[in-house]
This record gives sequence, structure tokens and C-alpha cells, in this order.
Amino acid sequence: MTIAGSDSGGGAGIQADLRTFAFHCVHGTSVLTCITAQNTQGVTRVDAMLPESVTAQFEAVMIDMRIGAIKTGMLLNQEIIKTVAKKLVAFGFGNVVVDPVMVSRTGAQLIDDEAIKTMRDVLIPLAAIATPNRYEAQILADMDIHSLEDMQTAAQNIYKLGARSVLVKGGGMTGDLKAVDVWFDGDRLEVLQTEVIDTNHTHGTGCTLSAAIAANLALGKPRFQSVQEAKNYVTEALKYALAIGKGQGPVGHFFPLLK
Ligand SMILES: Nc1ncnc2c1ncn2[C@@H]1O[C@H](COP(=O)(O)OP(=O)(O)O)[C@@H](O)[C@H]1O
Ligand SMILES: Cc1ncc(COP(=O)(O)OP(=O)(O)O)c(N)n1
Repeated sequence: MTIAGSDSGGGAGIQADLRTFAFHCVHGTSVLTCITAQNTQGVTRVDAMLPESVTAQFEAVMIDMRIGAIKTGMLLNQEIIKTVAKKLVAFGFGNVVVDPVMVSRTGAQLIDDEAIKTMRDVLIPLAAIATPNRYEAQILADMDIHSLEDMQTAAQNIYKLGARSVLVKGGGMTGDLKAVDVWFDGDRLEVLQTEVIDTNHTHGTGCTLSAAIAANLALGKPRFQSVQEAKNYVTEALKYALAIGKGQGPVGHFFPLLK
């Protein structure tokens, strides 16, 4: 299941998540939190769903189907974050990847300060895996991140917030660190590195990564293996990114068909 927003341009959000689920041959269900008017150049409008609607969508799926894993994406406001957290607790669901969509890779804040506090205090502690990007990790870990060592310290600080494991993503870093992510689960501190793909078409990488992790978890794979395989998937999809629109195009989720 993905609990996330709609991207009208189809590059990120629910659209990217469902394509990623389909690629991994798992059935995708969705709880829509907001509707963005968005293309490869940016977001021009966001409309939030009512919390009651979020609850109804979630319950409709959960009472009927066996859900293997859940990922959360753009939750937009404090009310929706609290609603999602409440439902996860009520259903005792722990296999959750929390992609704390709060700041874009360019550093623009996407949700207000109250919502950020709720994300940190209420949802992050419910995460089996939290996947902040550089700027989100800076907020959650309350520190600046400029180096690999900073990413490692941030992952350990965010772990202390209650997430069972943390992946600090490097897409917002410079040079080779763009393709470096740092994992910490209270025991293992690992650096995951792939080649840097030289493309401007990186829209939706974070959504795609967290959706692929959730798909792998749903397939019964262990957490760290799920992350390793998801990162390799994103790297391949970046190689086949789609140069569509006037800005940052989406990654090529079905890259084997494009080869
Ligand atoms: N140019 C790139 N080459 C290779 N991997 C990248 C590149 N840009 C981002 N990634 C990877 O994409 C994933 C998503 O990271 P990031 O872009 O930081 O997330 P977000 O989209 O949430 O800001 C990470 O695994 C990161 O290492
Ligand atoms: C509806 C919606 N959800 C999430 C995002 C952010 O996407 P993400 O993959 O985390 O970030 P980029 O790689 O696109 O920077 C979004 N834009 N829209």
C-alpha cells in the first residue's frame, strides 16, 4: 500500500509508487492524501484530502486485503500525519517505510513547521525504515549535513527518534555522494554506493526508492536486502530516465522494456 499524494505529471507520488509496485509484481493499493497540480517544472497547487477520507480509504483496504507492507509519502499536513499514525497503531501494522516528504531535493520546504514536528514525534517512531533525503535528515537530526561522516551521524541521530532503521539518501549531496546512501539499524552502519548517473531527469527518485523497498518487504525480503535491491532498481531506472516535459523528467520505471 502507498499512502501518498497524486502527481498530475505522473513522475512522483502515487503514480510512481504504483508503477514501481507493478514492476516488482506486487499488487498496489493506494490511500490518496492530497492532489498536486504538478509537472516536470514544479508544483502549482496542492489540495488536501479530508482526514476522514484518508481513514475511509485505509480501512476499506485493510479490512479486506492482506497488506504486506506500507509506504508513506507526501502526507502534507499535521492532521493527515496524525490520522495515518493513528490508523497504523490501531491496526498494529509495523512493516512501514516512512518517506518523510518535507523538503524537496532543492531544499524547498513542502510542509509547515507543525507538520514537521508531528512527522518527527509521531510518525518516524512507527517506521520500520525511515528514508529522509539530505534536507529532511538535517531537520530530523538537527544538524547540517555536508559529508559522508555527517550522513552517518544523522542516520544514528534519527534512529534515536524511534525508527527501527534509517536510510539517509544522498541525492541532494554533491559529487560522488549523490549516489551514496547511509543505513543504520542500531547495529549495522553501512554505506550503499552506486555509480552517479549523469542526468537532469531525477524526478521521483525518492518515491520510487521507498516504493521499491516496500515492494521488497512485501515479498518477504529482509530490511537491508530490500533497501539494497531498491537502490539498484533506482539506479537502473535513472539510466533510462524519460526526457519528457521542459524540466526534470521521471525515472524509467520499466527500463527493461526501454533497453
Ligand atoms: N544522479 C544520481 N545518480 C545515482 N543515484 C542517485 C542520483 N540522484 C539520486 N540518486 C539516488 O536516488 C535515491 C533517492 O535519493 P534522493 O534523490 O536524495 O531522494 P528524494 O527524491 O527524496 O530527494 C537515493 O538512493 C540516491 O542515492
Ligand atoms: C505528490 C508528490 N509526492 C512526492 C513528491 C516528492 O517526490 P520525491 O521522489 O521525494 O522527490 P524528487 O525526487 O522528485 O525531488 C512530489 N514531488 N509529489
